[in-house]
Amino acid sequence: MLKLIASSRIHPTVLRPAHDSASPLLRVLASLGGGLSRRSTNVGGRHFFCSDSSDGSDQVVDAGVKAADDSQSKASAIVPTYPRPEDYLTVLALPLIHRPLFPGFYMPIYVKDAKLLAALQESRERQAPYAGAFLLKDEPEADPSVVSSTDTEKSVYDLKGKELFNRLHEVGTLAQISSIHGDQVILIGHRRLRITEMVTEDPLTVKVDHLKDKAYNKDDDIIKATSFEVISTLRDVLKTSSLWRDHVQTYTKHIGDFTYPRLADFGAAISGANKLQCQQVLEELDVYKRLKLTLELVKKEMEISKIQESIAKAIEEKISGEQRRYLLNEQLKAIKKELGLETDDKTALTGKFRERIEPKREKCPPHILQVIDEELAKLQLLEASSSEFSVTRNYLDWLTALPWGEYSDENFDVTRAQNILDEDHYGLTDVKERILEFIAVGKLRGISQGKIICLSGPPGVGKTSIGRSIARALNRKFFRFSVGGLADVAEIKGHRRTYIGAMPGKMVQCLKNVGTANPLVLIDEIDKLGRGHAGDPASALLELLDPEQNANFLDHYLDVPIDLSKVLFVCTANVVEMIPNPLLDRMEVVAIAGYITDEKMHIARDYLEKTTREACGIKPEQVEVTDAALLALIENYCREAGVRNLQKHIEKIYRKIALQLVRQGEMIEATDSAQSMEPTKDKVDSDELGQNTVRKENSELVEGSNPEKVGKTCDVDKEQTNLSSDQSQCIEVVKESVDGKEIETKTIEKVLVDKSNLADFVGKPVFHAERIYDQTPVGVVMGLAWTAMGGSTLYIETTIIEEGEGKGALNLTGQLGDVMKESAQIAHTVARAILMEREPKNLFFANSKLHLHVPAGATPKDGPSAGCTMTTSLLSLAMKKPVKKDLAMTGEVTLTGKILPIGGVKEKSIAARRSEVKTIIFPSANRRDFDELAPNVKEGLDVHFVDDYMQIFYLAFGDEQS
Ligand SMILES: Nc1ncnc2c1ncn2[C@@H]1O[C@H](COP(=O)(O)OP(=O)(O)OP(=O)(O)O)[C@@H](O)[C@H]1O
Repeated sequence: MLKLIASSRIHPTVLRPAHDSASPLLRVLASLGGGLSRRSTNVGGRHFFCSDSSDGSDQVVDAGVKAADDSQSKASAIVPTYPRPEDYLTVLALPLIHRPLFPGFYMPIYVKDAKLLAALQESRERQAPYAGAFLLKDEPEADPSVVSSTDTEKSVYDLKGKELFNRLHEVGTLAQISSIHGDQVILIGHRRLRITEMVTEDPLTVKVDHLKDKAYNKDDDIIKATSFEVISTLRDVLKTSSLWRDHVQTYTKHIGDFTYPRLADFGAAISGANKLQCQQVLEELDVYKRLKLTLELVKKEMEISKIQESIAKAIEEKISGEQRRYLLNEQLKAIKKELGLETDDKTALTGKFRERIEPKREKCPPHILQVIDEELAKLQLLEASSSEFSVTRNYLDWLTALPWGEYSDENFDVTRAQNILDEDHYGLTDVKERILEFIAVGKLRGISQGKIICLSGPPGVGKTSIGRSIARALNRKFFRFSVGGLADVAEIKGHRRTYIGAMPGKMVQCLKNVGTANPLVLIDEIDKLGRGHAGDPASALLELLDPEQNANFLDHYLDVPIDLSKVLFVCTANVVEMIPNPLLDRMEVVAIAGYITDEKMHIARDYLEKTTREACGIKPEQVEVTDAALLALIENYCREAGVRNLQKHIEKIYRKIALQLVRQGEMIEATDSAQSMEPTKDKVDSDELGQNTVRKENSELVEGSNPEKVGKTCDVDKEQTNLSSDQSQCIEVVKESVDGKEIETKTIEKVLVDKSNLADFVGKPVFHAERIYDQTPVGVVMGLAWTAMGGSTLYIETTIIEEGEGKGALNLTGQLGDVMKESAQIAHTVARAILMEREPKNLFFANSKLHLHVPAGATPKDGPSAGCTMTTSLLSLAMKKPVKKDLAMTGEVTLTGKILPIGGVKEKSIAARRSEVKTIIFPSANRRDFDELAPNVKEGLDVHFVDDYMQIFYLAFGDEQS
């Protein structure tokens, strides 16, 4: 059985040709090599080198073997001879797996077949050390570019006899057996052979023809040019590839004759071409064609070497950059450590936490200190990369960052506090009074205890903003969080530490944020608290707000009790009824009802206008909004209880004014520069408040330096400013002399906003009057209602659908709630009873099908307070008598006609005044509420307090008996 293992690559050998004549080709290549007498090559991981021998022939020695077995290698090396063809017509066939053997090159192979090895030994001993080396064909359908695995290689060694014969390429090389070390045989290629027939099967011997290159003309230009191109390409490759340089230097050092066919073989042999391409070169006997084939291969090699170079460069750059950074980092660390600037991560972290807690140690409760110390000790024991480490680190971070025992110095100066509160808000006397009481108590006790104040009222009445002012007045830090829609208890009480991404609750975040343990916390929209999908947020708030419990508030994340008793909680709500009862029970509700026109005028003038003007960068003297304009704005555009909408409108006006001022400035600048293209220089100054001044500097000298007012021009460009012509803006022209130069200054003096041009700034009034009847007709009565947006007037309308005996019924529409529907039924009964009593013959209610409607139909309404209004409306229809003009009423009516108290007296009074109602009827029980109202709210109202419906009857229908 034939067993061969071939080495991976062919190596240039050092055969000295018989006819030695230095060719020009060789000189070119030799110029590239160094003056090395002994060079090593490193191909396929093994070193081979060549050395001159004294007798003019060369020896090829495997360096690896040489080191181990020098004496043996010398003994077995033989002097190459130049075999005559007739002596080798039959040769042993050696299959080559990876590449063919080129003449002039050597190749080590491994022979695993003992029989073949013996035959080779024997032929060496016979002084006929030659065999035929033939490349093995691939399996049919195998891809030559795919490297075969070891398994398939093994199956190749099993080939023998005919099978092996059929797999050999026909053309091969006569190979001299240079040396045999164990199973390693070194072959040196000589001339080309072609197999003609098989002689013996084991070991395989074949008959061969010795091939000669076709004759060629040495001076043929094309051959010359091709070979020069091969050489030039080789030179280029050599410049970039040190591997190739070694090949060439070795080769050129030892080979004198560098003929064209030898050049072609050389190029192909050292290229990285695959075995079939090399075999093609080997089989080609036409020298020109062989050169062309080689040229293709070396050109390709050139491209590969370019790519190799760029890859090597990129990788080298990357590696060197990374290494540099790594080295620098390591050096930095070492330096820092040496200087004591940085210890390892854990120690640094522990140090940081200790440093943080140290100043607080005195004031910090002992149980907290104990937890911190335990956690710090634990941190030291944990592996820095473990998840528990990061949990502990985050925990310590929170624990040490909280303001344990840190309080801001409270202000107990009542006058100062009052000034601050008045500075920020107009009115709101109840709230301000409550805060001043709180301060007074704090002053007398020496400490202030946290309390819960709930500010309730319609949107935009200043609940949130007064919260901020209170904090300022008390000299406490302010923190606001909204609980509107909050459904997760963890938001308040935090997550348990063990969860990934666990966070403490809002209160702990607040303390960390403000850095003091006695801030003012504003809990906004408490009436809109969510239902809760994980626990009940209302109960969690209870623990937070209850003065009994919050001294030991337990956050799930921190897991240590925190004292929140010094925190002042202020809650805001639109509808107090929506606040869960247990929560409401712990609060002190201060209602803010909304503002009447007077109050709004003050707020607009003294607060909103001022802040908006500053925010828009406009100077006070640049604008004037008249009282009439402001009044029109409030009455026609912003009639709701709060002032947020009013604020928006004022902002709108000031934004428009700002635009107008800027445009005017640009316009003046453009006109002036057009007027004076001559030696004058215009300059537009725009100061930080947006006043535009255009200066014109004349080169003429004018005596005196007093500013001289030249004149005022009223100048409005409708298109430029986008405003109507009745807007008045004055442009003032002032001339003054500075440094002998006359400077002309034009200033836009003032933008005037009056009732007449208000629509230019804020558009047409969007508010439709609540009052839809000037004089209410029969069956229609005005009632008063309370909504979350403040008070409002509403009408109760009744009409008759059909009449007929026993047809008495009542239809209700207007999105009425259950209570209101019941209230309507009661009103129907009461009205019927009253009519029956007053006009026993009148069977109106018994025989009429009635329809009661409460506009507007799209607004849901509920509550019992319209009871008396409904009764009056039904009676008006029954008696065909309209009620008195400008009358409004509110009050719950019982079946016996008693009038029960209602809520929202202030809102309802304000709404009545807004609708220009003159007479109001309130339940007697609400007299106290009304009396407490500010005089400006009560002003101009004729109020009647009643406790029985009949009193209303007489007031409404003006019966003499009243
Ligand atoms: N009495 C007042 N004096 C001066 N400014 C006021 C007054 N009342 C309200 N404002 C201003 O009105 C604006 C709206 O107030 P804020 O946001 O506090 O209303 P709110 O009652 O909290 O409304 P919501 O219920 O919608 O939260 C603020 O800019 C505030 O300064």
